[in-house]
Amino acid sequence: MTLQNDLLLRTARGELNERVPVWMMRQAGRVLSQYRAVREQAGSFITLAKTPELAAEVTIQPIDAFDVDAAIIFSDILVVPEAMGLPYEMIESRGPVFPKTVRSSVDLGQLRVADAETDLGYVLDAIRLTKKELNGRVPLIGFAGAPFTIFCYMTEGKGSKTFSVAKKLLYTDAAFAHTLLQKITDSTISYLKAQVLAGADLIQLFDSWAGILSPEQYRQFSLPYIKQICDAITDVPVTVFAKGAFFARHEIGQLDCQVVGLDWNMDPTESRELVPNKVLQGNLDPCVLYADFAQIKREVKHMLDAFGHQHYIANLGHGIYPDTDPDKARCFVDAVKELSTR
Ligand SMILES: Cc1c2[nH]c(c1CCC(=O)O)Cc1[nH]c(c(CCC(=O)O)c1C)Cc1[nH]c(c(CCC(=O)O)c1C)Cc1[nH]c(c(C)c1CCC(=O)O)C2
Repeated sequence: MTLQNDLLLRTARGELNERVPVWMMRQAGRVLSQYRAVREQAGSFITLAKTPELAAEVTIQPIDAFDVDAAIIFSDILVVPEAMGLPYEMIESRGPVFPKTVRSSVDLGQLRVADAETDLGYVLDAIRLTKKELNGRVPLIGFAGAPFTIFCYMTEGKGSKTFSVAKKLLYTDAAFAHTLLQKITDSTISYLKAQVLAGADLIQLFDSWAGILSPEQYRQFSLPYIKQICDAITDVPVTVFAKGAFFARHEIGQLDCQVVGLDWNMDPTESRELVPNKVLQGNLDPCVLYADFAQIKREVKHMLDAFGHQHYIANLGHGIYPDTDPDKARCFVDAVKELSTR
């Protein structure tokens, strides 16, 4: 199937383009009333994610609503721990919770390396169906959490401001941490390879909790595992988005990935210097979308001027916030297109 709009894919591969491609992290499932209607129909987030027809529907909603240049498959990073034998629950207005956690070698022994086809077939079915329904309109992004971020949730059991239980394990039992990180990595490689086979055109790794580590810990407990994944995914462009890891930009730029994602704390010019030979993605503060339309446009112009119009994918610096007005999201997308078209 040839893509009608392959702007994002060409840009991610390092080619020059006619305008800046744009999409938004967490564009599916956070701000659209159409999403909430389907979510209600499904009954729960997990049922929705496990029903390929519905997952495909909400994946495509933001393409219709915002006219973005890519779809991202509707799922969650926490499907990987579940596939390893650690089920999660999504608690309304609280977020994900793991009733059981992994904190000892006994817990570790009960986990398996996930086999994508048997344990995550529902995501692969959703990708296949979405590709069919997209009918080549835009590329489809597959994704996974980076191993350290998944480690945080598996050990802590829920979200946290500090993830101090997870970090404590790094200091008190590094061998345990590395064994668990390797198991997550092996599962993730199997999962992402299967996503590519199912039709994902690009892959993004979300290291959402990278910013809680020191540079030295990041080098020890996160980068080597991201490197294994980058080395294993060879057929499609890979984006590494490590939220808060401003200190690791140069090293991330040395990985065999094509795109480096930036959050809004990372200066565009400085990032270009630290990561000279990669495509950059980001990095508008999601809170800019609370401003009025004129100011959103000014901020987008400022961002485009700072990054330049080539080797660049416009995005927010993190996922769009749930209380964002969809018209403001649309304004962001339209501004990128209007201001970057040659
Ligand atoms: C850390 C993380 C998670 N999930 C994800 C990350 C990495 C990105 C980031 O840093 O934000 C990634 C994710 N989660 C979801 C997607 C789907 C595609 C998309 O919208 O881009 C993606 C790409 C759906 C979701 N994941 C979740 C929902 C809301 C569940 C619901 O509808 O009840 C959705 C649509 C739940 C979730 N899942 C997670 C949390 C902390 C929460 C609760 C907060 C929230 O609502 O976003 C874990």
